[in-house]
Amino acid sequence: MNPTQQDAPLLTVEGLSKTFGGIKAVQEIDFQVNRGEVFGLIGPNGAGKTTCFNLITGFYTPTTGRVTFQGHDITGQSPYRIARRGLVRSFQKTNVLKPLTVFENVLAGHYLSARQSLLATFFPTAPVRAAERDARDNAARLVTLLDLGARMDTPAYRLSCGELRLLEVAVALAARPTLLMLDEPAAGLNSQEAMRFGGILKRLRREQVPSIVIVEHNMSLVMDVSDRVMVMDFGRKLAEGKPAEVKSNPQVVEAYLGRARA
Ligand SMILES: Nc1ncnc2c1ncn2[C@@H]1O[C@H](COP(=O)(O)OP(=O)(O)OP(=O)(O)O)[C@@H](O)[C@H]1O
Repeated sequence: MNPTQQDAPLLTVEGLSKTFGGIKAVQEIDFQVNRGEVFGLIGPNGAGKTTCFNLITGFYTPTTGRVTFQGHDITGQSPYRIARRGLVRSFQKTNVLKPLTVFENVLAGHYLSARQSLLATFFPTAPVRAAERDARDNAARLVTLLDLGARMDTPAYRLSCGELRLLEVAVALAARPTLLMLDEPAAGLNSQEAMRFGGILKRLRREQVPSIVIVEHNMSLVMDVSDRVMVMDFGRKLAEGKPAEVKSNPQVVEAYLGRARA
């Protein structure tokens, strides 16, 4: 990577809109995520966060607008192609196979980044065997990094809600993302578990994936882990800036408190 590419934003979203029938779920959204940045996306219920997330990761096709990742226009590409480029999302629950152990789930997550023919699966060559060893080592490392070491051989159906949230992130990390997109990773956690999750996110950022987009309802978690935050309301961008700036923005306060009063 040359120095210009290094400085260019990792993700650029321009004029992104999505209409469902008559509902303008996302309207003319622009933002950028830089390399090495944790970017939080927040907003009241129905603000358009999930739609925005799904547009970026290829699960919805935008009505208008453009998404550029590492200099490539990825607008409208399939989620699979986008993930292969290094933009990988977590899923709530759906990426975890309940009967498999924690280790097996994370190992399965590696196959997104592996290109292996059927022939190679049954008659593995030395490089294929080396790749498999590497995947197993990496899976064990990720399980430990996510503080699930003691649950390595536990079937996923026996995990607590907090442990499941961590496993969902570990499975996403197995695909070796350049940019990790987290969809409400603290959903269902109590405040103590969410704080612990925040600590693990900071460790991930230092040791595994420096660039993260996080969509989350838990305001204290987002404010604690993010470098910059964008607030959405009624499908539009309401504010963007450092957590402290956003927190004291009167429009943001009104969007949250006004809705709570209504
Ligand atoms: N598939 C869909 N079909 C029709 N309308 C949709 C669809 N998905 C979202 N919407 C509508 O678009 C708007 C934005 O929804 P979205 O789920 O993106 O908001 P959100 O900020 O993620 O909300 P929450 O915090 O409650 O998850 C809402 O009015 C919602 O009802």
